Amino acid sequence: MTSPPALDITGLTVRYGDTLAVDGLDLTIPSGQTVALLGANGAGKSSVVNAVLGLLNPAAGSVGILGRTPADAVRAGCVGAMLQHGGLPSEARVGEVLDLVRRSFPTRWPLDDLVVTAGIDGLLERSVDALSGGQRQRVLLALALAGAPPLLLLDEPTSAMDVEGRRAFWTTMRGLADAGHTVVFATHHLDEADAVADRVVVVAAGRVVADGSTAQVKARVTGRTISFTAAPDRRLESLPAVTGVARHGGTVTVATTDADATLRALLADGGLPDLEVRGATLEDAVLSLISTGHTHPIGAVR
Ligand SMILES: Nc1ncnc2c1ncn2[C@@H]1O[C@H](COP(=O)(O)OP(=O)(O)OP(=O)(O)O)[C@@H](O)[C@H]1O
Repeated sequence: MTSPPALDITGLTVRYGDTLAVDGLDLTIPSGQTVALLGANGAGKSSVVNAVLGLLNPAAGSVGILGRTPADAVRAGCVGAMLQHGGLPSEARVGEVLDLVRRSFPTRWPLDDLVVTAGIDGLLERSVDALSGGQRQRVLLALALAGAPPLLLLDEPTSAMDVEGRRAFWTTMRGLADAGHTVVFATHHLDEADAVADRVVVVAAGRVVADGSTAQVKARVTGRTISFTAAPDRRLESLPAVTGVARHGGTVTVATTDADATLRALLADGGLPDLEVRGATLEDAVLSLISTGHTHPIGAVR
């Protein structure tokens, strides 16, 4: 018998009054994948995460976590979460909160290892009210891991972390993924998604508009960008294959569907100091997918 997927979402629909936040979303994530949920503000990512955790009642659809209902899965410690507005009780010490949460789970992550994994060494005696934003997020990670959950749901987990903290956080996540945990995270840091996720799911208006490896999603955008230094009055918009022009200070970035044709015209038209040509980044791809409102998934990694 095959084991059930880590996460199985079918026809999920979430409404807040008249607002349709999630619109019949389907998503199946096998165990062991690291999946980034991407999308603009208000796309529905947090609503999906909250529905998966059983924190809101969907208008329609179903959620299965390792074959269990959300409530069952949370009770059994199958899922750990870091939420965007995750709170900590005030006037308590970090160690006390961690101890309390660990004791509520049937399986507990060994404390010494948990402290190292979450990077909260030296914080256990600290009052939760005296934590910096990044330290608070690391404590929330420790709480999410306390029950040694096979599935981790992270909603913008690094939003308050500095560059070093983010790097350490994702190194930890990669280690957890290598150890067989399923990691699903929502983020606006597309560089993180590109570096960490083996699958990205782009959500727009409560639907999946792209689902695949980062390479597959990037390949969806065929264009390139050409950057160079140019005088502000140089006319570029009407050159062959140009789809957009952005100016920052003296640097111009031209988006093109045919870099050769655009470059030939640019060279005939004048010099190209500080020339740089690059392929689409994940950010270009996601922006393009969101702005064009594609409605068909572009191929899934299963
Ligand atoms: N509690 C709520 N009451 C009413 N509307 C809500 C509520 N929560 C979310 N919404 C609306 O539902 C839609 C989806 O919001 P959601 O927070 O799920 O998006 P998101 O992709 O997580 O956005 P962000 O990236 O800004 O966190 C938005 O239109 C939002 O305004």
